[in-house]
Amino acid sequence: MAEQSTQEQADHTSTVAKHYNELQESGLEKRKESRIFHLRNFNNWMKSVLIGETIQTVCRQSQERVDLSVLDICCGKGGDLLKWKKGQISKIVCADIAETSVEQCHSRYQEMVDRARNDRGPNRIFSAEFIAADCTKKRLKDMYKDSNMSFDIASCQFSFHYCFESYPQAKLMLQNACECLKLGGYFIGTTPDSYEIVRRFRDSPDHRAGNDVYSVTFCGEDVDNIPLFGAKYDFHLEGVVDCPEFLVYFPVLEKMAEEFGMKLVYRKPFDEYFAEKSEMGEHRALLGRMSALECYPPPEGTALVGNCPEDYKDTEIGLNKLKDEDARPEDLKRHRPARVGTLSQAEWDASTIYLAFAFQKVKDINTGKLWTEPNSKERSRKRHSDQHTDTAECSDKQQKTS
Ligand SMILES: C[S@@+](CC[C@H](N)C(=O)[O-])C[C@H]1O[C@@H](n2cnc3c(N)ncnc32)[C@H](O)[C@@H]1O
Repeated sequence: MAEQSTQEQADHTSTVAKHYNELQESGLEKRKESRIFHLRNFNNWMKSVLIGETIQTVCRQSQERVDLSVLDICCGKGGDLLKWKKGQISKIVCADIAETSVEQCHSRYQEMVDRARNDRGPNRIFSAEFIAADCTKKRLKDMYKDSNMSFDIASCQFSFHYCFESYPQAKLMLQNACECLKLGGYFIGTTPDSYEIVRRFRDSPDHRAGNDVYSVTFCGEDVDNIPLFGAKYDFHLEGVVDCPEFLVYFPVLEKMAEEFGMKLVYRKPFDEYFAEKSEMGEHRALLGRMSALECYPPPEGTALVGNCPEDYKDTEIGLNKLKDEDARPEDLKRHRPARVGTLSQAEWDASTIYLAFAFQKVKDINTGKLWTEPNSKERSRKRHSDQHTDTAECSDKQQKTS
């Protein structure tokens, strides 16, 4: 692959920063009218589950009282702040290249602090710091207020792919995400699945895939000979994203992450992740609360967001299967439900180009120390003693969750 000039590279990062800086934040009413209202909620649900489960995992494996610290790399306008609040973290550092987004993230945080102050109940809010920087070109550790800062979780949502523009950028981004993680800590994220995107490119004569909500267009010349870095494609998502992005070849990411002491825990395409998590009661309930799925058939007086019957063909097939003669006996016990939650096919196709991943820090590369899972006996002893010391906090916690 031909080397990219520094000028060309600078142009890509500034194009991305400019795009996100200029992106207007629309109010809830406007968002409700959007063709991708449910898709955005669905993607948000994916993040909520990923973030919530990671927090639970860190709490479970911790032997100390947990004061969780988080790095939100490419935080955007702070769309995940509430998720972190729900997880009762203690500290967050938010970083993003787009200055305007960082300012909006800061204001959003300030509003949360003000609201918490006005709340009557004890409603602890985490402390926060904000950094406007290109996380692929600047070392974040040099910018933290406390240079010894360490994190339990680093999170990079819908953004990691920007760093695969070049090897040095990918390396620095990974260093930023991983070098200050505590041993046993996690680096989690959501990013486009290069296998899925390339499959879609190869299935199309003009190396372009998409529908009325999204499109991906390959910018290279040879779809059968894709470079490991700088494999650019243009991504468009209805009113939200219109930027150059880069394919992340996961085996390379895995190898590079090893150099920072990280081990892949899982890498799951969104369809697989959804199938697994939506079966779990608490996550299922959240799907409803977040309006992550559309009601099908639509309630009276409302219209479906999809533009054509094809958008709901699979939903119809699924519904009809339940009353089919060939249906399994256990399915026949149920009859065709009056209404189900679904996504239009176009939104589903847009969402399923993504995957969720989690890496764990299993080695401190400076000291060589390895992570060992605390054994269950130690954990239960710790939990037992916490139950005694936490009695005073119990009523406080119950208020927050009710
Ligand atoms: C799709 S948005 C996701 C924002 C947020 N993580 C979320 O899930 O809502 C992508 C974000 O990545 C940020 N970004 C892109 N390239 C970056 C870079 N090199 N350094 C830091 N942030 C970057 C953009 O400014 C934008 O806020």
